[in-house]
Amino acid sequence: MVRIWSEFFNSASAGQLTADTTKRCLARQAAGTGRLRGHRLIQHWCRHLGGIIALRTYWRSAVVITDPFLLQEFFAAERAGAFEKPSVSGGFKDKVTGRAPEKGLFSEHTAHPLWKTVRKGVAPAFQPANLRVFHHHIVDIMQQLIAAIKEKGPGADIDMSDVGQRESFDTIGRVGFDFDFGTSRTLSEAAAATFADSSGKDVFQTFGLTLSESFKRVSNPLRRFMFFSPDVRRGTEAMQRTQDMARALLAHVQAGSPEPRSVAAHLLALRDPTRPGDTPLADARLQSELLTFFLAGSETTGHTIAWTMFLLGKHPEAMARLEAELDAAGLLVTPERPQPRTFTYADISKLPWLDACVKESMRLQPVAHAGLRRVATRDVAFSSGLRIPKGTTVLGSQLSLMSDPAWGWKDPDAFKPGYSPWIWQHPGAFKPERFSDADTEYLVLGPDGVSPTGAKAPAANEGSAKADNKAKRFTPFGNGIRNCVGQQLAMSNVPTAVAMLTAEFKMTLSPEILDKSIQDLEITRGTLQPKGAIPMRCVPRSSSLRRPS
Ligand code: HEM
Repeated sequence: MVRIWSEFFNSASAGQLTADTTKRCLARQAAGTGRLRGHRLIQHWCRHLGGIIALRTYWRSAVVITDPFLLQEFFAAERAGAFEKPSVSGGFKDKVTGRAPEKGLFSEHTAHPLWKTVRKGVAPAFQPANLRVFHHHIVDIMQQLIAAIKEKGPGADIDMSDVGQRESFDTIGRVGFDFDFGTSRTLSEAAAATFADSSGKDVFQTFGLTLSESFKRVSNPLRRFMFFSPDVRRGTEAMQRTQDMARALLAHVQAGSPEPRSVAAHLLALRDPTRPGDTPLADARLQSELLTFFLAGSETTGHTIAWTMFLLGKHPEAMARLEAELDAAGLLVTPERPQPRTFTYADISKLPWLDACVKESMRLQPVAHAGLRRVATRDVAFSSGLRIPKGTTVLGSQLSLMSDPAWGWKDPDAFKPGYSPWIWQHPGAFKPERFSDADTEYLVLGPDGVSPTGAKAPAANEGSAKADNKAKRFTPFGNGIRNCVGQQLAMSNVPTAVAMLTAEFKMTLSPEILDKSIQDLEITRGTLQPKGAIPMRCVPRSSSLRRPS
């Protein structure tokens, strides 16, 4: 988010500014929030000003909605076509070569026939029946990483951010495209020879550079014209190499016969409704879709693994309880059991503390921290009286939705926005136990059926057939028709990685980051991610190496 300098207001009707609230906000900002970066500032503002705020960045106005009931109405309106993804270009894909932008599943308009075709077409690839079959890939990748960590020597400091990125990149490669990039076989050095080019950079490094360059371009659109800067030239080259990689991978899957349940096979089987006859998707579109899955699927999952390991390291009592759960399930390496049984897909649903730790990490550090950005395609009226005029940008704030006490979260913070970063370490900060109650994921309204912003539960809405006084307040994967298509893969990947690392190593935060707050370690570059390394000391519970299959 660009730096917010301006006025905003707390009103049920978007489109007005009041001098009074402007003053209040500026006063609050002066009182201690000045050091907060955009995403935390918005979290702070939402908490102090309520479930609907309007804000203006340098030249744009937007409404941020965090009331779960209002969001429920918002997602229903989106389903009815009242909100669309903004008309951005095809992202980093088109910025590379200047060709006509080719959108992908993430950026395509909901109203466009190709969005529905691709969404419906690839969804089966992410169903549990498929993920069960593919789970051995994730275990195999984790065993490679574990072997690589052990090779660093006993008690080495390992960057969990790097581990997460390698794991998730290889997982998309193998589960999605039936291709082994092999980035997990080594750590902190060039790994995958496949598709590597004369630059000496492997695909994984190139992809990282591409992501970084594309986000720099989002915040500075003029950057693409700065040919004279060596940094920009490096970024542009990386983007070109990423396109080459996507082309090569596409040619590889087209030439072979990818595993029929993979994303690749589903994409190749699709027919393009915008072209005459029984025509498959054009290569440019397939290439764009392929990159979308690497972009949307690898980074997000990798950072979630890193944040979960960091939060467990910060909360040894939660880590100890996880170790005990893995031990009871026969999965923890112990002196008596140096070769425990292999983690399976079925284990994921049988380890409630593991599940709770992952969810609590996603609540506190949602990598998709904003979660949504939409534009109203027409004037929209909400049950609270809120009117959103056509053309208004609507933003979400997952950080607020998943931590604001106004939505019923108790003891919700990893740190208190606006105050000393040290306060985040107070004992209640990381509370996986809240997820032992399935209703934790919902805000339940009182008997009047009216939310704090005046939104009415469906039961109280005139003409509503569905009587329901609860709305989702835990939505790390978004909500509505544009929610995350790959969430089941992520929820199979992250717990497997966290469990296998914990089973194999006694893990503690490296002294380097022991006293750091999450605020010190985080940055937003599209996603909420570690600013640098998350080093953790990994002491093997056994010296024996379990070689990957
Ligand atoms: C922890 C990991 C992940 C998180 C937190 C996450 C989060 C999200 C969120 C919040 C959205 C909705 C954005 C919006 O409303 O505009 C989304 C969409 C999407 N995600 Fe994920 N995601 C994760 C993993 C994955 C994986 C593993 C894949 C696929 C391999 C994936 C592919 C996608 C795609 C293609 C979309 C766009 C769907 C559409 O617009 O129809 N994501 N994700």
